[in-house]
Amino acid sequence: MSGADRDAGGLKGRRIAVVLFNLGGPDDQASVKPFLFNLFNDPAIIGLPGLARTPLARLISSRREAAAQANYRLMGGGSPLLPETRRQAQALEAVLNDRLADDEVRVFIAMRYWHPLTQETAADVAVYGPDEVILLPLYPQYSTTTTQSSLKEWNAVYAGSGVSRAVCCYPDAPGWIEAQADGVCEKLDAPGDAPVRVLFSAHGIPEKLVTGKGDPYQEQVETTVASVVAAVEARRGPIDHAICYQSRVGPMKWLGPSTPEAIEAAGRDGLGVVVVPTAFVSEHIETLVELDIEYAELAHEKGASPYLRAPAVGIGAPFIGALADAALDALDRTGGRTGVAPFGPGCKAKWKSCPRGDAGTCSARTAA
Ligand SMILES: C=CC1=C(C)c2cc3[nH]c(cc4nc(cc5[nH]c(cc1n2)c(C)c5CCC(=O)O)C(CCC(=O)O)=C4C)c(C)c3C=C
Ligand SMILES: [Fe+2]
Ligand SMILES: [Fe+2]
Repeated sequence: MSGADRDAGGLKGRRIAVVLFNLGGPDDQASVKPFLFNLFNDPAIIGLPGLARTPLARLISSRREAAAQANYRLMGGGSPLLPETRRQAQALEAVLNDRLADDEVRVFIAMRYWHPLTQETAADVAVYGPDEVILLPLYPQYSTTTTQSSLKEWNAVYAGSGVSRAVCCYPDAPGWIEAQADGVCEKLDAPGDAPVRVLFSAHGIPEKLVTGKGDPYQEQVETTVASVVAAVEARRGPIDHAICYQSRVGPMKWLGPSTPEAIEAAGRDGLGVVVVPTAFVSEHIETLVELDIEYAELAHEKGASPYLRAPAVGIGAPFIGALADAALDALDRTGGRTGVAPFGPGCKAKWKSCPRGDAGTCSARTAA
């Protein structure tokens, strides 16, 4: 049934599907290895032809399995990413149905490497029969390894109805920045007067993706951090801060400095740290294990005390508001005021780095 048919029947106007994209995580111990295989078999992660990549992905997933399982056991056996994302989807659906009272909005979740996989969600969205589809990555900063990989996969598998529009990124969207600034200030206000450095810790990527392939991720991480620092400093004056990159995998050179290096430097400088997850929007293995356990131990060893960690933005109102603004922006309802970066033809006007070759996947309209 089209939007016009529904109007004639006195029902709500358009049917809008919003698809949230994230990486996915294993839900139990048995799914750790196939999840890792899917991740390392993605050409956006290992840029080799399939004949070389697939056996390598099998090898790496076998080798990493036991250590990764042990880390997931620290969180009860599997990843909390899907339940966290479901809470965000519910909160966003409520806000959007409120703000688009004449339309019907349903929010779906498409994960890249574990269930609900993009292909499964694409089939669900097709059954829903939307008039419009908003593709909304839960990655504030665009990277070829995350956003582009997810959007490419979606474009390859979605065969349903509706005009699709993709949000490329929202590195400095006001609600996203406010949510992080709130988290930083909450930790800076914690009792105690030991001097601290605020470490903005983003998931790393190989450096050559930025220098050789024009991946805009680093520039957008720097944009996020500059905006959060400005917001925090407006509230409480100058702060000592630095950007660093966590979760390095494999032998290649990744963006630096690494978060362990930055923690060690703070210890040497006689400072404690407030670590802020600046590219993750929910809690999962990289925050609950890597930041809260592994790096907390390192900070203790290196004398970076206190070690404080700002929460991920989760379902806080400012962040869910930022997602709603981004979706409305994609629907052309706000006149482009929300900080959604103009990829495609407008990209060069705002950003130094634009993804080369495949920028089309990130323009406002993808497919009819
Ligand atoms: C901004 C977000 C992310 C970027 C960029 C990213 C790049 C990237 N990741 C790997 C390898 C792994 N990532 C893993 C977990 C993981 N990664 C992200 C986000 C980004 N990854 C999230 C949200 C998660 C958590 C999933 C969960 O289960 O809770 C893992 C698995 C865990 C582990 O073994 O450490 C791997 C492996 C690469 C190689 C890469 C860029 C090239
Ligand atoms: Fe990752
Ligand atoms: Fe990790």
